Amino acid sequence: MAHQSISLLPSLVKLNSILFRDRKDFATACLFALLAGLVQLSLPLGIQSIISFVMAGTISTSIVVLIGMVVFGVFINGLLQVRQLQIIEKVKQKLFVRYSLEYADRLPKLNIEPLDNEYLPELVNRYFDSITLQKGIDKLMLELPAAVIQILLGLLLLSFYHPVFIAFGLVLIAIVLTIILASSGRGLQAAYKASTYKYAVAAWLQEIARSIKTFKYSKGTSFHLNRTDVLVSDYLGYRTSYFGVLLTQFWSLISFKVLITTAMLIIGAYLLVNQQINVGQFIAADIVIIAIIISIEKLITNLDVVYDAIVSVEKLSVIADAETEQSGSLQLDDLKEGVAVEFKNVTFAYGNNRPVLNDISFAIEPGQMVQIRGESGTGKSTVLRLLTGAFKNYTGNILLNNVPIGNYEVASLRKHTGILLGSQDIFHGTLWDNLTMGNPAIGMEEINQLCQITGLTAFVKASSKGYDTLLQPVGNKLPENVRKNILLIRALAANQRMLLLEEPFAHLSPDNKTAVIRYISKEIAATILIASKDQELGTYCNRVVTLGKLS
Ligand SMILES: Nc1ncnc2c1ncn2[C@@H]1O[C@H](COP(=O)(O)OP(=O)(O)OP(=O)(O)O)[C@@H](O)[C@H]1O
Repeated sequence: MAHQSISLLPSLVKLNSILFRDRKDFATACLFALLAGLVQLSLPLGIQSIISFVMAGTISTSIVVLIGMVVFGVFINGLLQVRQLQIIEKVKQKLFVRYSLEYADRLPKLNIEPLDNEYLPELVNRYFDSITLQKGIDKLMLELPAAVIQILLGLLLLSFYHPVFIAFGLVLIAIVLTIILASSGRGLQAAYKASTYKYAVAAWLQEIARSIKTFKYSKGTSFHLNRTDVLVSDYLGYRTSYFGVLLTQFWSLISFKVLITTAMLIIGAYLLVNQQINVGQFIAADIVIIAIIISIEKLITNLDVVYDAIVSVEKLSVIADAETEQSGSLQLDDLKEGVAVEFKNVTFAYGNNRPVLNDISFAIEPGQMVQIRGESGTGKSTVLRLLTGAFKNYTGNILLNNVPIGNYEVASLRKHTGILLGSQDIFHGTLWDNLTMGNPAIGMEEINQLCQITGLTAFVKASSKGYDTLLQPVGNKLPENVRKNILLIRALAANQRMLLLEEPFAHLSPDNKTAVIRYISKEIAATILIASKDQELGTYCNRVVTLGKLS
């Protein structure tokens, strides 16, 4: 990750497409910026007229009207700015909502195969870049377009004073574009690297927090500090080079200002002396040029916001643009009994590792209970994982009711499959939420019965809030058997047509184990696959599929 790079044009296109979603708001904000820019121009024009009046010695009511109009222009300008602020606030809120929902919607749908080597909670940190983007929106949608509009309008106005100002304007635009283009590639790259290391530092701090007991009892070593030190040094290196680019831009700006101020005064004075413009025009032209310089300064000093916004969009896209699971279109609906499961010469490897399953074949009839048995590492859980539909890179065929599993719509497959895998967890929520996952079809009677047979009832009764007890993330502080029972009930609740259970009974007492086995074989009309080393389990099952170690 740390060595990835970013290229200007595609990233800029990506940022544009994000901003383009709010194009109507953007257009309205630009319109207001344009109007505000026009109104702003009334200031130098008004001043020019006032000076002309004063020079001509005609103090009359028209001068009062003129002053009134200039003041009114300032007020209207303020009003237009308020409207712009309101629009931008709306865009900011939309941005936050959009990324929040997009992340929540996408995460469970992600294709976990390419993300197998990533730690998702760390990747999700990129979500905070929506805040960076939100903060940059002011500048991106308001200040920068306003600055560009001000510059263009100012140059247009100047060209009316004297044609020489047209050449002046062209030179000015050329210089500004050169400054921006010359440094933006490096600036963006450095901003990207700095951001990458920022996330590396955050990830490491989270890792310390996650395994806090490990670091607390670390026999007094400073490992955590040393590693932080290395990551922070890397960050500082890139941050400094980023700042170097910004500093170069700032120096270019200073030279530019010196140059333009000199040119402005010399050209203005020359035209004035040669009576090609009058004093009023000279002053007004200078006010316009100063306004242009201020706008250009705004443009260049805010380039870092543009870089940060581009980098943010790029970082956010780690999840927002990540590949989602491929889904078929067939529904696994309207089933009254379990599904027929068949593995035909299935070979599977995680990533580029050597195969875990090699040419495995077996068939299970609807409603059968089957144990997948084998030593540790023989691929028992992998068989179950393949049946979740989350892994697709296998050869051979996996059939459900004689149809390749990939043909089914993933959502309908999951709806009818009860899954208990070791990688599942308790989340921060009530016990009820953890048991039912918010499924309204699951009732109290069913949950009570499942609690009874698994032995979770004792915990529910002992908790003062019962099913409303708030559970900590990962089930922290819960006894191990309670944690495992919650996960088991979650898999068993609701009507299932296929149950995939990884070592589901090891934590149960003999009585609870018998009760659960009786329940799943009698009460649930599902095909049941149990990955387990339990030698005794085979006596309850219709058959045992034994996996051997691959040499
Ligand atoms: N996501 C993964 N990426 C890479 N290798 C994996 C992954 N998951 C499992 N493996 C490897 O695949 C092999 C089979 O794992 P699997 O969990 O299916 O075995 P198992 O028979 O269920 O083992 P156990 O009884 O210990 O749970 C193991 O060597 C394991 O290290």
